[in-house]
Amino acid sequence: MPITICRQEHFNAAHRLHNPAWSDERNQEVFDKCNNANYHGHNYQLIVRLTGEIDPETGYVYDMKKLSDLIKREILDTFDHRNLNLDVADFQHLNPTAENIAVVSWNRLRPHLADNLALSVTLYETERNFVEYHG
Ligand SMILES: Nc1nc2c(c(=O)[nH]1)N=C([C@H](O)[C@H](O)COP(=O)(O)OP(=O)(O)OP(=O)(O)O)CN2
Ligand SMILES: [Zn+2]
Repeated sequence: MPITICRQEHFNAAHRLHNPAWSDERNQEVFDKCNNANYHGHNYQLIVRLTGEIDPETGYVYDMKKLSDLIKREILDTFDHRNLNLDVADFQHLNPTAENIAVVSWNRLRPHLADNLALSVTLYETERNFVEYHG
């Protein structure tokens, strides 16, 4: 019987939503205040969910301490207190929207988890704006 374990983390980061292929006017029209040339910041909440079977010997689906360490190593150490556009290679050619941050986070975690664990990522950009990605 599958069950889901969840780990919530957070990071603070700056970003700017911008499409370099568009004019300044078009960027302003579409992204509005999120296109501010001097960037703006969010307190992101990241929830990682792993779904799988309980190991009868440990009682775990996956050790949450190991999950915390994995999220720290693969995501927080790269994203926290950074400018996503300028500092993080994943977003050099990718707009750092909540959608894209969630997909990048999922892609960073997936190779480190066994195939029999289903992975999903929920990313809150603000208290009211959040996205979910299941791969
Ligand atoms: N589909 C998306 N839409 C928007 C994204 C996004 O990543 N994906 N991002 C933004 C802005 O970066 C930011 O999230 C918007 O902030 P804001 O409008 O201030 O959101 P709040 O929830 O804090 O504000 P309200 O007062 O509730 O409007 C925009 N769109
Ligand atoms: Zn923003």
